[in-house]
Amino acid sequence: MAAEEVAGPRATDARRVVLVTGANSGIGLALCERILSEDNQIHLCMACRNMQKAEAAKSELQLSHPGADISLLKIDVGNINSVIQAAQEIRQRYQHVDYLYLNAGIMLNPHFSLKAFLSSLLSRKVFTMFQTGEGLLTQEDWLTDDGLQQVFMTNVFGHFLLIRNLEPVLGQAGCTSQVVWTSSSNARKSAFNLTDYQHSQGQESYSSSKYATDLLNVGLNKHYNSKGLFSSVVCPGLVLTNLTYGIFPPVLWTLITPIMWLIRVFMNSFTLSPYNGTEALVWLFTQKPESLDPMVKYLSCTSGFGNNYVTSCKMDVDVETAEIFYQELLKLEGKMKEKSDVTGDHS
Ligand SMILES: NC(=O)C1=CN([C@@H]2O[C@H](COP(=O)(O)OP(=O)(O)OC[C@H]3O[C@@H](n4cnc5c(N)ncnc54)[C@H](OP(=O)(O)O)[C@@H]3O)[C@@H](O)[C@H]2O)C=CC1
Ligand SMILES: CC(C)=CCC[C@@H](C)[C@H]1CC[C@H]2C3=C(CC[C@]12C)[C@@]1(C)CCC(=O)C[C@@H]1CC3
Repeated sequence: MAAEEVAGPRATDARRVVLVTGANSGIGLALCERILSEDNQIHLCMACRNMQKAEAAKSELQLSHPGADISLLKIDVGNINSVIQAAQEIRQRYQHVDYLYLNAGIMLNPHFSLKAFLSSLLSRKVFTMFQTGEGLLTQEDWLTDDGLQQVFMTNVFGHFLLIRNLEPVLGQAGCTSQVVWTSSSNARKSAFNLTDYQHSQGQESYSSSKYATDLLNVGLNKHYNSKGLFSSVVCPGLVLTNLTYGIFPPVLWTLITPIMWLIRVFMNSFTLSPYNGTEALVWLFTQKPESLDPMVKYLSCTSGFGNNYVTSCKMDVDVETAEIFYQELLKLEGKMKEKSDVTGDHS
């Protein structure tokens, strides 16, 4: 589909531009809905890989928010050329991007370990298990056409390249930009290895990729705050979406919903609905980015009575590792660029 067919009207300078990746379903779509309710004067750009799904999501939003200024953008964050082309299109459309929600994400073919679940249930690890899913899931992963690990490319590197290619429209003098990563409570230091940061060797690519976003957040703040670009990380809690429907089918989630409501009395991380899960993402939309702590994660929480609120917790990240990882990503960016120069693959 040609870019003109899906692009909305050019956003005027007065309107704040909010761009959301993975905006056609789950947390991304709920975020778009809530941000439009918060401020109907924004220009919303829904960045999606499937334009049919994106059109359907846009129509849904326009029903609930008639007159909202929404455009679509095609991007596959799992493909380098697609990211570069999308960034070029964004630079042409907008003079400034105010909010960049890096939300698109995948967990490939998750396997649930019933044995680990039952043994954690009877141990002191039970709260950590329900909060983070630690030890319960393993996943598959494969290579992209660019020769990178799919989960790393989609959840981390595609978004990193997007930021790098959007530099001219992010954070100008007197006009900050805020980047918000949808990370996860499943992010775990022990699943991440600097010498195998794409996680080609292990079976916890999701956990590794989410820890990588936490590290990258620290690196981005170090290198970009002086240029007016600020980065934050959010954990939406456990939310029932297409991603979790890859773990259990929807019918099974429906059957255990009463148990999950019960667990929510003791654990605020069972946000469950996409609306609840976006609480911290929406809260960040209302904050001054300069006032945020780059070393903390913002958590969406839901109480046993169903009330939403935001808490924060310190990230398990050290500044040196974050810097080494940041430099590794720059090297990888250079390597991929060199490869495309040699092969002439600029499609
Ligand atoms: N659900 C949960 O419990 C939690 C989710 N998260 C994170 O929240 C984010 C949103 O996930 P969620 O809403 O749960 O799941 P969904 O599967 O509903 O949403 C994921 C979105 O990302 C898009 N996406 C996936 N791959 C690509 C790609 N290569 N290029 C562009 N878009 C892509 C999907 O598009 P398409 O429809 O075309 O597949 C979809 O719009 C993810 O980053 C996830 O890791 C974090 C913590 C908990
Ligand atoms: C009785 C009951 C509620 C069983 C569900 C057990 C598990 C399937 C879940 C317990 C904690 C969940 C969890 C996630 C997936 C499902 C669980 C492992 C995530 C890993 C989903 C994606 C994330 O980003 C974080 C979630 C943390 C908690």
